[in-house]
Amino acid sequence: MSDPILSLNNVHTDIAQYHILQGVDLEVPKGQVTMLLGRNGVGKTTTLKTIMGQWTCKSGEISFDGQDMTQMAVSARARAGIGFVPEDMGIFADLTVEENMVLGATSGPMDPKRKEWLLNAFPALGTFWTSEAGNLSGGQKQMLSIARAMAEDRTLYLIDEPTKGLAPAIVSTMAQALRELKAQGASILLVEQNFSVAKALGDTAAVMDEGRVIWTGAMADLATDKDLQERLMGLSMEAH
Ligand SMILES: Nc1ncnc2c1ncn2[C@@H]1O[C@H](COP(=O)(O)OP(=O)(O)OP(=O)(O)O)[C@@H](O)[C@H]1O
Repeated sequence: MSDPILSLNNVHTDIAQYHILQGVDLEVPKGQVTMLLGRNGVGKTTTLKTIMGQWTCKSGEISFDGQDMTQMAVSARARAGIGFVPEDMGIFADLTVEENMVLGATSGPMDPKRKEWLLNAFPALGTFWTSEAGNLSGGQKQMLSIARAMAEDRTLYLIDEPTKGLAPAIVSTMAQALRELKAQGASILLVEQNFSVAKALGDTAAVMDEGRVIWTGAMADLATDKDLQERLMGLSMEAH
């Protein structure tokens, strides 16, 4: 395997007095989709926020594309090529869809080809291009949040539960856009509770429990092994 695009080595993160990440080891292979899985509250979102620098890593190392970024500021991580789609979407309700998208393209005006691709992938954004983002439906806001992170080419995308609460038709739109992003060469670390999406998109999987990664392997192996799912996550993923 080629060098991973992202590696976490024994990463610990505290939130207030709580020791949330307790030695996370994780590798995200280049050009693949890695699913970060596990029960509620095991530290998946905290892992993404620690990679992005929104929570400070207390000890351990994070390296991105061969560069140690453990102590880097959030803005420097974004400039280095990491896009983050948080679970709460983080879009600006008072700004238009277009203005939100412009904010996503941090290095200058959006590339017209990129914009065309995104509006093809998420047609609703074109329809509401000049409307305030606050007026969009929940699913449309989620599409905007993802499209904004994709507004310019990034090496690695960290995406937290993009399909949560979405209608099936929008889930498949979202999954298709992520597939296209991967086809363009991006690497993706995706937290996803929807089993069929995880199975359809994931190349590799990392399962967390109690602030650590307890299993890594091929997504296909996890998807076909109900006993393993039961052991790692306490329930069959097929039930989702
Ligand atoms: N701001 C915070 N203050 C205090 N505790 C927090 C905070 N954010 C997260 N935690 C705690 O950290 C632990 C891990 O939370 P995290 O959101 O990373 O889990 P998760 O695996 O993403 O869960 P879920 O699948 O439910 O989204 C939980 O026990 C949670 O209560």
